[in-house]
Amino acid sequence: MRVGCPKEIKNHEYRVGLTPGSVREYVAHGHEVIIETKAGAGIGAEDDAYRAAGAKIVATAKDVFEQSDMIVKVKEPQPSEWAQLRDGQILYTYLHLAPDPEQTKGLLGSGVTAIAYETVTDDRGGLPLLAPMSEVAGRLAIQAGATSLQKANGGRGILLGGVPGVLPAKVTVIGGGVVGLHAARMAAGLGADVSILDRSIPRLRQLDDLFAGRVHTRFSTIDALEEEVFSADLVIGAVLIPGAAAPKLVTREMLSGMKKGAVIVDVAIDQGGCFETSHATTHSDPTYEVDGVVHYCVANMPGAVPVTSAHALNNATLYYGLQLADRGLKAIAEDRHLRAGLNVHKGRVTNKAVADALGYESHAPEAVLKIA
Ligand SMILES: NC(=O)C1=CN([C@@H]2O[C@H](COP(=O)(O)OP(=O)(O)OC[C@H]3O[C@@H](n4cnc5c(N)ncnc54)[C@H](O)[C@@H]3O)[C@@H](O)[C@H]2O)C=CC1
Ligand SMILES: CC(=O)C(=O)O
Ligand SMILES: [Mg+2]
Repeated sequence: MRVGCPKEIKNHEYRVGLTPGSVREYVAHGHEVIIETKAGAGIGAEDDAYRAAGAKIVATAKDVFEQSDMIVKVKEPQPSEWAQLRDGQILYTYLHLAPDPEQTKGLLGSGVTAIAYETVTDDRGGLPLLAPMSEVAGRLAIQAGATSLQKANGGRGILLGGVPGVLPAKVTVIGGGVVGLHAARMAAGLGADVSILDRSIPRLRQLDDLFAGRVHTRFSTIDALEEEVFSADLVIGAVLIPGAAAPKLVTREMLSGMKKGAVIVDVAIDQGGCFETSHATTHSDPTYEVDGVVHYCVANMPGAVPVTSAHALNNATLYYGLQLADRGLKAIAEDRHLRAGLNVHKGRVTNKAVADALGYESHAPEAVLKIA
């Protein structure tokens, strides 16, 4: 198969869908790999490194889209990208369609077969292609939160860890999955007073075990949420219902009960965000303020640390990328975890949570792929 990778064009997105190391693996499987010039510049991977790995370098994204049977990317396609996709082509990338009707329409119109990294599953109930970026974003959320809490940046001017004789900041993490765990680990490491809320009691048990009392866990009711959010200096939004738009757990009204200069980092913004007042921001203008509360809502946080992120992402995407390149639609038809990743196929929505969120008819992957 001809496998192509364009340079990412989202605001300050420096990751790349295929590292030179991944290219070498595809080439070893007998595939032709087409890379847009400078696609790896953001991680210090020059065109020559791609050539050495066996890739062909082309001058424009247009060349990549025209010449490839499968496109491997990082972020959801931007309008100029979805306009170049076509029927019979496979797209393998993050999509986050539930909060994005325009992109969904674009992908449906193109006829492309689109696998969303964020809904591919594994045998343990996890999301293996989302997890590495959630690890990065969870850790970064505390760095972003700490910076936003500084007075000059609009925050209330509190140091996460405090100092001897002065109490640390209080950090509330809503959603104790991968993002939540990694955010809590960083915040606790810096000496903050950390609480994690989740609706899953088994998950709260796991977290309690892991942190051995260093972090408080709470079942997430409206009461508990209010209490935690009102007393917090920093709130991390980290809930997920796979494929679906994030539930709005913190309402506009609740903001008025928060401390002035408190900070919200809504990591779940790529699924629409879990604060009613969240809207997506960019790395060039990451924060805004509502009712005295600083909001940080960057939808591609891992793009800020592309060297770490691109390698972690490629480690996770390589296996299924090779399956798709080796066997095409057959790979999707025969693997239930890859079928869970199929969001759009030949003009149909094939993920129920996405279809429900956007008012489309949902088609089972098995039906559109004609599996008996
Ligand atoms: N902004 C960015 O750059 C990035 C955003 N993300 C996003 O972060 C979000 C979280 O991802 P993960 O941690 O990997 O998901 P996850 O599935 O590991 O964890 C989500 C957690 O939310 C909990 N949850 C669901 N509903 C809840 C509720 N009503 N109250 C409390 N907890 C609830 C679940 O029980 C689960 O433990 C996703 O939207 C993901 O796409 C991930 C990476 C980068
Ligand atoms: C998961 C996601 O949205 C990202 O890595 O940018
Ligand atoms: Mg987005």
